[in-house]
Amino acid sequence: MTAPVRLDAVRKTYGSGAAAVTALAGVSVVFPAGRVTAVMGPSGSGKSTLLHCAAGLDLPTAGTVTLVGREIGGLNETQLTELRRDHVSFVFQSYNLMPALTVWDNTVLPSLLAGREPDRAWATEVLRRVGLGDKAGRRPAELSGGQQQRVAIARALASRSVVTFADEPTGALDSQTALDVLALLREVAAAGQTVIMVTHDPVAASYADTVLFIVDGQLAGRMDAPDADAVAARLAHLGARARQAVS
Ligand SMILES: Nc1ncnc2c1ncn2[C@@H]1O[C@H](COP(=O)(O)OP(=O)(O)OP(=O)(O)O)[C@@H](O)[C@H]1O
Repeated sequence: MTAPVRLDAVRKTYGSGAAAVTALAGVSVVFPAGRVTAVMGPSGSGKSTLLHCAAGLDLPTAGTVTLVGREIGGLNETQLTELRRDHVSFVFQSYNLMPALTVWDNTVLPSLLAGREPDRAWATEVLRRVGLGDKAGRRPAELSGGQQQRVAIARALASRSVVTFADEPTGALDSQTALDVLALLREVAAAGQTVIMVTHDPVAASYADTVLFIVDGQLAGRMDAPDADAVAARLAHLGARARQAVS
């Protein structure tokens, strides 16, 4: 089976001339179906850029991204929008909830936009699992930051998209809620979805099947079946290496 997300020699440069910043310096990686992959690395190492390029939200300067079997460089804007709408979900750092809609309507919106009948039983279950079972009628402004983050997670998972991209999905959550969310991410992956998340938290990363480490826009290693202590140790080592390189 082809992997739902694949990057080949992806480079991303912002700006040009003397001001150019190389955020990704030739990344090749395959994200297999049914797995949670965590992307970790020092601040500014290119994690969010990797996520945005892999998700087709940003186009690479060079190299190719294949998303759900389509090479995105060959798609026009409408095709790319449809590909994302039908197969991809996102949890961003800014939660991008629709302020006028209730928690429930936000949660089922991606399915409606994709022209699918929402799976109401699953949406109800997801909201319950993220601890918002009693908040379905609220609007985002009536929720705390962590609750809004959980709506964004419920919205991403309710549509059972092929791939879910998440940027710090547990950043605003208390540790118990974070663990509940991570367990849910594992569960949807076990059911066949692909989850790719950026995190700074070794405990969150330990819930992934694989951790990819990125330094200076390049892959700097991977760890399968990670445990939190080993991830923290590897990160400390990579951070020290990155600091040495700039001093
Ligand atoms: N739109 C942009 N214009 C110019 N430079 C950018 C832009 N976005 C990112 N960069 C630069 O690209 C590099 C990688 O940024 P990116 O946000 O991908 O890193 P990150 O690993 O996600 O960082 P953090 O952990 O701090 O969120 C950084 O040097 C950043 O300053």
